[in-house]
Amino acid sequence: MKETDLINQITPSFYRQSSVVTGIGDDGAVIKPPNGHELVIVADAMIEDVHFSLNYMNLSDVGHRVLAANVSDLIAMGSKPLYYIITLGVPSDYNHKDIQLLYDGLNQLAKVYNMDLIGGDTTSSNKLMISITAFGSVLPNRKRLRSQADAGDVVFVTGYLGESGYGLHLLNDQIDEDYFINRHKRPVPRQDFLYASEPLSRVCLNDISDGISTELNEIAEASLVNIEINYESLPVHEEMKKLNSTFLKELILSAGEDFELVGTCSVQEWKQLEQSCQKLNIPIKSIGTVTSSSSTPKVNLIEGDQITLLDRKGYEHS
Ligand SMILES: Nc1ncnc2c1ncn2[C@@H]1O[C@H](COP(=O)(O)OP(=O)(O)OP(=O)(O)O)[C@@H](O)[C@H]1O
Ligand SMILES: Cc1ncc(C[n+]2csc(CCOP(=O)(O)O)c2C)c(N)n1
Ligand SMILES: [Mg+2]
Ligand SMILES: [Mg+2]
Ligand SMILES: [Mg+2]
Repeated sequence: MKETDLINQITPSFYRQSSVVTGIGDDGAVIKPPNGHELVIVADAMIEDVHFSLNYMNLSDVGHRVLAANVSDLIAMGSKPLYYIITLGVPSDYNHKDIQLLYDGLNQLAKVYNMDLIGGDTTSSNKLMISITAFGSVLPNRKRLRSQADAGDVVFVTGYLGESGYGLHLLNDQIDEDYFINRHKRPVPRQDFLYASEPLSRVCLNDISDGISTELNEIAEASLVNIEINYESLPVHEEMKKLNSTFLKELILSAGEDFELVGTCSVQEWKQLEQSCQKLNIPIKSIGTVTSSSSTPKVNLIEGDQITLLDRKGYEHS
């Protein structure tokens, strides 16, 4: 498929955000930065056979999923999603229909978050590669940084852990279990958490892409604190509790790609957060506490009367 045809095909006929001055069609996009807000910029790419396989995913799923990964980072920074840019590497045998499917998936999710596609770049490549850069806005005192955890804080997590990893396992074994497979193919980042946490003066936040073991270590290192997690408190879907315990533990701690949120806040503000999440139907659970660290920050996992060091066991590209 020719590059110009592709660009014509995907150019939107309107923009949802009035701050888009010039969108697709010139050498670059022009944005009027939102008044009084700061701009948050994130990037995440997905590559065929690294992040997804076309054996079990259609191109619309792929579009949805890669934008979801970026939206999840915007939300984890406390910012409202606004715009995104796509860099595509497309195999030469892709046709109009293939590209349309991919952009249908992107558009479906973009619509949910009121986001605009404002530009991109197209190249040929052996495997499908989609790289997104996404932009969001945040009030300066509502940024939710990994470095904001304090000793005494409650550690919380939204949703249930390991569902995407379990979905991937079921897909590889060709077992139909729509709920978990859908959690893998079509994750929906928790935009409502922005509203639920809006009144809180301080929230430390990270999203779960690599696995909670990695995400918690990132928080501990950025905030120079220790974190203690109760294994039994980690939220798990009833159906998954039947799994072999070693496999389950691996899914919960390391599988990642749930695009749920993990973070910390003060004990006082936790009560408020729990209530607003309940009102907005966001499952949220306290899973541990933050303690002060006098040496190298670490994460401890408490299981019964056993305490073990929880290393970064999440996904790492080699
Ligand atoms: N190749 C790169 N060049 C420059 N900065 C990078 C590169 N890769 C990652 N970063 C930066 O490193 C930081 C952490 O990125 P990382 O990708 O680990 O976070 P994440 O997107 O939350 O995790 P995940 O990729 O698992 O979703 C971010 O500030 C990111 O912009
Ligand atoms: C076909 C296939 N094989 C393996 C996986 C698992 N996987 C790939 S990347 C990643 C972490 C996040 O990536 P990044 O850090 O690049 O954002 C995980 C858990 C998958 N989704 N599909
Ligand atoms: Mg990343
Ligand atoms: Mg992240
Ligand atoms: Mg990410």
